[in-house]
Amino acid sequence: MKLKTNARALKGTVTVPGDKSISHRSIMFGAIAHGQTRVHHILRAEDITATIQAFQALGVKIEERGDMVCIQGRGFERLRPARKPLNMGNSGTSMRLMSGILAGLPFETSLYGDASLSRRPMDRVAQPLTLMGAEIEGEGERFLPPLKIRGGRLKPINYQLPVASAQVKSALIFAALQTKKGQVSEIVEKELTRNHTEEMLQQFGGRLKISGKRILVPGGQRLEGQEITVPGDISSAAFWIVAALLIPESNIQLKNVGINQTRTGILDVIEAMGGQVEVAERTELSATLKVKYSALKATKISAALIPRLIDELPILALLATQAEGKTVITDAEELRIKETDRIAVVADTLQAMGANVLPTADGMIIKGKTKLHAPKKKISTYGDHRIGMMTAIAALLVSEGEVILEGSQAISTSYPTFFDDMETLLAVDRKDEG
Ligand SMILES: O=C(O)C1=C[C@@H](OP(=O)(O)O)[C@@H](O)[C@H](O)C1
Ligand SMILES: C=C(OP(=O)(O)O)C(=O)O
Repeated sequence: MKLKTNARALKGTVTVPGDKSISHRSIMFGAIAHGQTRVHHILRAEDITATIQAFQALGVKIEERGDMVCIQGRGFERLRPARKPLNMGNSGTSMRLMSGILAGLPFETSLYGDASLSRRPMDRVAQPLTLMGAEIEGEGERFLPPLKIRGGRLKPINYQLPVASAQVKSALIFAALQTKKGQVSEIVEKELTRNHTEEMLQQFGGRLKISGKRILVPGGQRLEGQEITVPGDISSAAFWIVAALLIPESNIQLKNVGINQTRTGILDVIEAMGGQVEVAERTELSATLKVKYSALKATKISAALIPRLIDELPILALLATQAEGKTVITDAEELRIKETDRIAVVADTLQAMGANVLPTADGMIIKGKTKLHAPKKKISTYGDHRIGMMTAIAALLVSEGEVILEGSQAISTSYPTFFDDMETLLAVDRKDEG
């Protein structure tokens, strides 16, 4: 598709779609709880559809009613074998979290995904789940999908995570819940990662103990269905935050954005760079973010901050190309095993548009500010939604020539209404032109 270029001010208000991580988990907790769960403002996107269809295949009744989804929970004990292999599409979260649930179920399930997911390592969940007693097959040493999981009686685990991953932590929490009453699993994180599984477990009436990076999960718990409202996804809001910071005279409001502490690393980075983002109308879960065009300076992004903004690193790399000085991102080697190798692909894409981005083993060094120009060739999403959205925002900064994006369909993975929201925020622009 031909991307919009040479944008003038972004103005107005947008409510971003529901949080992807919380949407996945609301389906999963709804399915393993007893009784009905109703989920409001759930994300309508391909990754969530994969999770919904997987549980339907395991015998769970899930109905979509407008912007609400209704789940008739069956408890772990009444989930039944799927007739066919489960298609996890592009979604790492679906495959890894489902593995933790399937590890305790007394039957065999096969899981597969698209070309991108088929390259992503599943050993990080397969190893600890095998220690707990599941039988898991994958391809090669890294357990690439397709996976075969034969679940059974699980033993509790005492496990130090070798990687900072909320997906692995969550899979182990789901598995730990299926050990016997009286047994306790201990999971120790490498770095604090998003804590939605821990929060939602408690919301569904479950118990766990958290002290710093250590989590104790008792087995044999019974969960009860709940009414859930999903806040907007800060990882989706990130694209508009960056666009408004970079385009002169912009002034926008993003309503109902989730501000869970484990997810707001982007706001800390922007503050350090001198960007103007006001957090207003704050409730326990969400806030309105008011963002204005700002002059920016370079910063460092590393260590404990990385898991708090892991999915925002592509769009933050674009932000850094427009900041004065050298931005250094380190400790982000996890980016290499996302939907694409996001270190390589971000560097290639931004370089093709004239930015000074040097990929390193575990991050990037970005020198700003550089004027972006149209790339000489068509540019690709490489099948990665976040790369597609980053490219679409970068194109807004290009003043001459065309930017053609191939594979824009990938954006539906997490944000099918992305271009509609872009239209809304650029509406003032269009009126001027007309
Ligand atoms: O638990 C989750 O919902 C997610 C965790 C992160 O992955 P890792 O656990 O692999 O870091 C993140 O990148 C992904 O988009 C969603
Ligand atoms: C990495 C992502 O998702 P997943 O791991 O679920 O594919 C993402 O949304 O950027």
